[in-house]
Amino acid sequence: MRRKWRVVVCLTVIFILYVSYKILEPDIKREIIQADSIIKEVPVVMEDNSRLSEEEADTDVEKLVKELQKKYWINFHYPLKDSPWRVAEKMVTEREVHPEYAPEIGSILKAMATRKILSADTGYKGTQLKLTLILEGGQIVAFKPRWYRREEIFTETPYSGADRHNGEIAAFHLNRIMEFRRTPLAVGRKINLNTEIIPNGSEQLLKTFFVNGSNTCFYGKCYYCKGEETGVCGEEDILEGTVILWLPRAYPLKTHRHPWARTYVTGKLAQWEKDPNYCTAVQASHIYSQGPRLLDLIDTAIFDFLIGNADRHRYETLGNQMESVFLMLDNGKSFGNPFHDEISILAPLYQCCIVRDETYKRLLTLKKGVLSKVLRQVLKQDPISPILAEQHYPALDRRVTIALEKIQTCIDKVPGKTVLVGKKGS
Ligand SMILES: Nc1ncnc2c1ncn2[C@@H]1O[C@H](COP(=O)(O)OP(=O)(O)OP(=O)(O)O)[C@@H](O)[C@H]1O
Ligand SMILES: [Mn+2]
Repeated sequence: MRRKWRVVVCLTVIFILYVSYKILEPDIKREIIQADSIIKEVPVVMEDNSRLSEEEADTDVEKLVKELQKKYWINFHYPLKDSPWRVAEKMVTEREVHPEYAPEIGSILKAMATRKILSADTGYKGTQLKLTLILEGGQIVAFKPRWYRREEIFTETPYSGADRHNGEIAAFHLNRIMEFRRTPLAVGRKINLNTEIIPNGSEQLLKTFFVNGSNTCFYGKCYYCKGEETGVCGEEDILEGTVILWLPRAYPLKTHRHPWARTYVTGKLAQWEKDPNYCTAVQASHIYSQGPRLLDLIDTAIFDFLIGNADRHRYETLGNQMESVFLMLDNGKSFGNPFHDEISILAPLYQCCIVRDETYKRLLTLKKGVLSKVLRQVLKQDPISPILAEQHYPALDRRVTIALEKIQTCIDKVPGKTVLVGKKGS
């Protein structure tokens, strides 16, 4: 009997244990599954997702860079049906110096860099030393000489130093990449002063030639051309510089005072530097309240901010109509300090808080390092490359981000205000 009871108790305990195991089993399993899914799924899924999207983003950027590099690639051998000078002349319209798709540019740049120099004279416009050349076929070009090494940095004021000839070349290509197309064609060239200039130079220019050691030099005729101490020298006979294509006579340039000009006097502020509502005063003038001028000016401010040009005290339009385009000429005071972003150049943008939608979109396209990658590749092709010291490339990318942030601040600042202006409004 006692044995029988023992068996019953044992069986009951086993039964209870079995039942409670069965009741609890799914929970335990679920818990194990859940723990498993937390350990395995979550991190794996997260890792995969982020990796995937980063990879995707990287390939997107790479694809975009490749596309843009292809678009702005210079074909120096593109066949022309007419003289390069006539082709260049025909490209110019009221609103742009060349069209969006103009593979002919390559052959024009080549002609500028290689055609025989027929005559050379002092530059007759502007304050800085330059030459006016006539190239074979009768084309007028300006030649801005090299003053500095590419690595030179200017820290004194945002407009200090003489012209940077290489800056003119980088500015021309950046202008294309920004889709402004408002800068005359520019290309590097090394000229032999002895064989290419002296035999073809005007008397006025030749009077200013001198020798410094084994180098041939000249000081030309201009506001800052004061004598030998202000002269420029070649390395022996060879002087590097930038050739800039002269715009056709059909579009006489009109000069205007830039409303956001600096005073160039230390300690003396211009009105725009004191008055945050300065734009309203500018817009009181009909040239800036109607038509494309103010938006052109703001495009130029963004462009100048990217290249670090704080010297646009006056500007020229291509013709004298309300709609005549604001040219982005004279970009020599650029790429002076890659470690400084001169925010005040953007004053027209952040004081007026309007910008072309197209320009904003362009900046978005060129962010994340796209600009530097595309520009670097294009500049490699120039005959006097490298055009920019390496530090200028991250500076350009940084400035794209800053310009975008300034636009975003405008958008956030006044809800309902139209910051981005479409084609109809321009
Ligand atoms: N490519 C061009 N085609 C036609 N005219 C031009 C061209 N480049 C310059 N000019 C004219 O020559 C003027 C002087 O040129 P630029 O501004 O490059 O010289 P600069 O000596 O740097 O002048 P500044 O010292 O006043 O800044 C311009 O204001 C413009 O009127
Ligand atoms: Mn200048």
